Amino acid sequence: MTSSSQYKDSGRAGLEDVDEFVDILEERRRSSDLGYAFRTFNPQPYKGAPSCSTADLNKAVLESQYLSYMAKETGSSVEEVREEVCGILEEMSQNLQLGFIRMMAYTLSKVFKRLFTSILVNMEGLNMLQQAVQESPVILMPNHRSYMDFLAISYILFTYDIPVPVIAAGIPLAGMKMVGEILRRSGAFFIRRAIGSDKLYWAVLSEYVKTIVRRGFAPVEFYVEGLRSRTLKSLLPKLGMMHMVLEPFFKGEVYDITLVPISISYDRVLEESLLAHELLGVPKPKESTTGLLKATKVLQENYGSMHVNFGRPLSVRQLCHGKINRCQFNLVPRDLPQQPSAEAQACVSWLAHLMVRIQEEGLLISPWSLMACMLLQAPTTVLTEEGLLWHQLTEKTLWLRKLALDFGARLNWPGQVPDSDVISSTVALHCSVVQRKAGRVYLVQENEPLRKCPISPEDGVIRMAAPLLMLASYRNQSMHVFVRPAMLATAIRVTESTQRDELFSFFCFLQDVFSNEFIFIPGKSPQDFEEACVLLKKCGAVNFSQQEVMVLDAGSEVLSFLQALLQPFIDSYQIVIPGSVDWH
Ligand SMILES: CCCCCCCCCCCCCCCC(=O)SCCNC(=O)CCNC(=O)[C@H](O)C(C)(C)COP(=O)(O)OP(=O)(O)OC[C@H]1O[C@@H](n2cnc3c(N)ncnc32)[C@H](O)[C@@H]1OP(=O)(O)O
Ligand SMILES: O=C(CO)COP(=O)(O)O
Repeated sequence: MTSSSQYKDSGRAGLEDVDEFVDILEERRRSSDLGYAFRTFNPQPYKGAPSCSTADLNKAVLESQYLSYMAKETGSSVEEVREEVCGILEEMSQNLQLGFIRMMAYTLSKVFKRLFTSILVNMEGLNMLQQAVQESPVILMPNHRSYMDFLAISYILFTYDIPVPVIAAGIPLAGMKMVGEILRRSGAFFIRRAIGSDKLYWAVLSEYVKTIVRRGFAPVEFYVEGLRSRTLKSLLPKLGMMHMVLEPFFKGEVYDITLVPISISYDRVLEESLLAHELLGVPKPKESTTGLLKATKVLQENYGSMHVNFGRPLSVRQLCHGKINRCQFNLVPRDLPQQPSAEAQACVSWLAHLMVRIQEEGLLISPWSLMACMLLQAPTTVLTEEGLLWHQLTEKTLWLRKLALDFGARLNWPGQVPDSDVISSTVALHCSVVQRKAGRVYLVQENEPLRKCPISPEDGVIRMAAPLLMLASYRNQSMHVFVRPAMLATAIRVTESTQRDELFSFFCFLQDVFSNEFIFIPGKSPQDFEEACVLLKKCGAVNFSQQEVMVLDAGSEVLSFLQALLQPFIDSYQIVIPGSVDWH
């Protein structure tokens, strides 16, 4: 796979490398949480950058040249602009304080130990991050699946004496009574969700972010996907923040910037049911402190393990070499607000997509995700009425494990436990979605609809739909592993051709169709196609030459599985956009 070579080959055939991942809760279960929260915290910041108080940071933004240009542009007086900017900064600014970090460290120790069996962190990545924060401004870029993501990252950094980040947070979190303020004092800065054409707001936010990057007193963390993915599939990156964090490098204000992709994988996502109901149209509960208190019932459940994989720190200077001509930024005053050039936009978009791809490659695929792929290929009536035979599910899951390993996936499959135990405990963990009864596995049907309104005919559908959507979301956790070969398998079936160029053009058509569905790095279709050919060859499904891709007899099982995996996506697109392609 494209950049998975960045990870050391563990020699354990892709099964979880227990040496690489360390459970940070282990120590927490052995020693005092209070002692942990109050221990010495003395991280080495970027080139010894002095800490920067909230007031200093806001003052720097307020006095920036950038904002006086805004006064000219909007035709308002400097005083009026200043007043408006002060208001925006008051709403936006973080107020990171060590005392609050300690309080959160104590509270989260209790919470994490209740929720998770383990929080596993790759030490190699963390060591590289520790080094990187001293060398240049660091941008932490995790994938976003749960509210647990940002809590866990700050917690890990605090545990390992790395500067805790300031984090771009959606403004609704600021409105939570007390909690909003605690988050602000734990490093959150709040940004409006849809900024639209509010030029002054863009200018203040951008100056705020750039000032943090230039001063480098804390890593900046932001969620390039913009929100928690409801489908557990990566979302297309948003480009606003990405532009802002990169600009100090483009304009030569810093020598380099380091991007750190972080891949967070959950055995079981806390919000699984809420997210599935949102997909069904139930509105998202408003962020509120009472809502948070009500949600404490999640503390009674087990969510298995979470893996946090810190990717190799990437130098923007190296990544952008040959991609952007930075001289263009010397032609106008640095502080003058400018529309980014087409070249800069393309470069930022490419980098954002690359980061999301690297996040995907760093994910650990759970046994449950593989089981979900298999369960969803059974007819719904089998899942709801007859039940799928346990031994069939076991066999199919083990077959898929081999295929996933052939495709270079990193699996979270404990090597030291018998396979049958892994599968049993996985089903037990996901008893909200499937249940095992008399040697068969059934989809759980909810007893009560989530909505507290009168029973309607839709409720029957929702009872089955929510667990099915959860299953689909868990399947999606591994879609990035299979999607390229699955598109080639579909191209082989639809075109009925062996000619490489015909298959390639259908493959590109599919990439176009699914450009909002899966992450494809712009301009990399030939490499994606090549990767698909290589992977199908590796698992013995095809052979290929310069001109042809030939299906092998032994390949039919793999090809049918992959075609069936992509089919629900094709079906839904066909319902929305009925077209002339005969897919069958
Ligand atoms: C020890 C233990 C401690 C524990 C301690 C705990 C810590 C606890 C902390 C809590 C922390 C919570 C953390 C929550 C996590 C989230 O809340 S995630 C959600 C918030 N974060 C993000 O969304 C980040 C990513 N989002 C973005 O980058 C978005 O672009 C922005 C900046 C939010 C803007 O969004 P938007 O308005 O929807 O805009 P977007 O679609 O990106 O762009 C609109 C247009 O404006 C254009 N544009 C871009 N830049 C500009 C510009 N400067 N000027 C004008 N136009 C521009 C774009 O190019 C785009 O144009 P088109 O391409 O549409 O033509
Ligand atoms: O991402 C967010 C905070 O984590 C807020 O956005 P969503 O609640 O829409 O995911």
